[in-house]
Amino acid sequence: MTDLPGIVVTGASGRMGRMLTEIVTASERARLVGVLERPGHAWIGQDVGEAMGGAPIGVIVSDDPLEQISQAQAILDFTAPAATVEFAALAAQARCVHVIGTTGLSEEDLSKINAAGRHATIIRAGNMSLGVNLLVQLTKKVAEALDEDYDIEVIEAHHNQKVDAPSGTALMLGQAAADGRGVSLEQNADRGRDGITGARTRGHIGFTAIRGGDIVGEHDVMFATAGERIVLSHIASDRAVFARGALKAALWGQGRKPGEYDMLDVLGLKEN
Ligand SMILES: NC(=O)c1ccc[n+]([C@@H]2O[C@H](COP(=O)([O-])OP(=O)(O)OC[C@H]3O[C@@H](n4cnc5c(N)ncnc54)[C@H](O)[C@@H]3O)[C@@H](O)[C@H]2O)c1
Ligand SMILES: O=C(O)C1=N[C@H](C(=O)O)CCC1
Repeated sequence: MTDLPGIVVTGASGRMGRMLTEIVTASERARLVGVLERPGHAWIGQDVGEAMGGAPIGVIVSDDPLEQISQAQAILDFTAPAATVEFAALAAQARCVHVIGTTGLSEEDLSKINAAGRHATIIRAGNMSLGVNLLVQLTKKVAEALDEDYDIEVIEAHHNQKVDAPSGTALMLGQAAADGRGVSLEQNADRGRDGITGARTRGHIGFTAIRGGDIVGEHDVMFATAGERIVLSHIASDRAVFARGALKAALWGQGRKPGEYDMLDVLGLKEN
């Protein structure tokens, strides 16, 4: 029992934090050794099982990341960019695996995370589900096969509390389309149409974000040309798919050398 990797879940009261806490608690391959919330949060000091409305499980919600991460083999982090950058530095100090699901990271955040990857094993993906990571590879292949006569549009839909757009998944899919086409996403992304935009620019990769209700996460990649459309689609209806992917990543990362990895590495889907 004590040989199982010890996992800390951050952002425990969040939509993903609750799901991660449940999945790790139920796992026979890992043990939950800590849960974190931001300072001042009402859950601090409570047993996390009770805070979630169930029976106590003997793990108290803490606001001390240094103390929690130093006793863990992995941290599962679906929080917010500033918190994730802080946790990456602590994971580097503790030489532990940092699984990052947080999206909306800036270039500056990413360069700090990259620096932490000199000492921590970092696994980061805008979407940890098997289905979306397969969709990424399919998108790349279809984009490779088609020329710019096919307009590429990425359409995503999420719940009304999501704070970043386009979603991390949409950006992964856009990047895969750009890679398949052999172009730079930065130079070809069309991220917001409003007003008299003029006709669509040939070769651009467009993004549309829908926000409403309790949508867990839906993504389409459309390849549209005169006379036909191909639409690759993924629908997540349960956040457990992300949490299971995150736990898989934490276990895969054990004993792995420090550096930055993604879910394609974890799932063995990376092409050489
Ligand atoms: N990669 C994926 O597969 C995937 C899947 C779902 C969500 N996400 C991303 O995960 C993030 C969280 O999503 P959510 O829907 O759970 O959000 P949420 O707002 O429900 O939860 C975030 C939690 O993080 C906590 N938090 C913020 N700062 C903290 C700190 N310094 N220390 C500890 N806790 C802190 C908040 O209090 C909150 O409870 C978002 O960026 C989202 O896009 C990624
Ligand atoms: O609920 C969210 O927020 C999600 N975020 C990820 C993204 O930005 O793509 C994954 C899907 C759910």
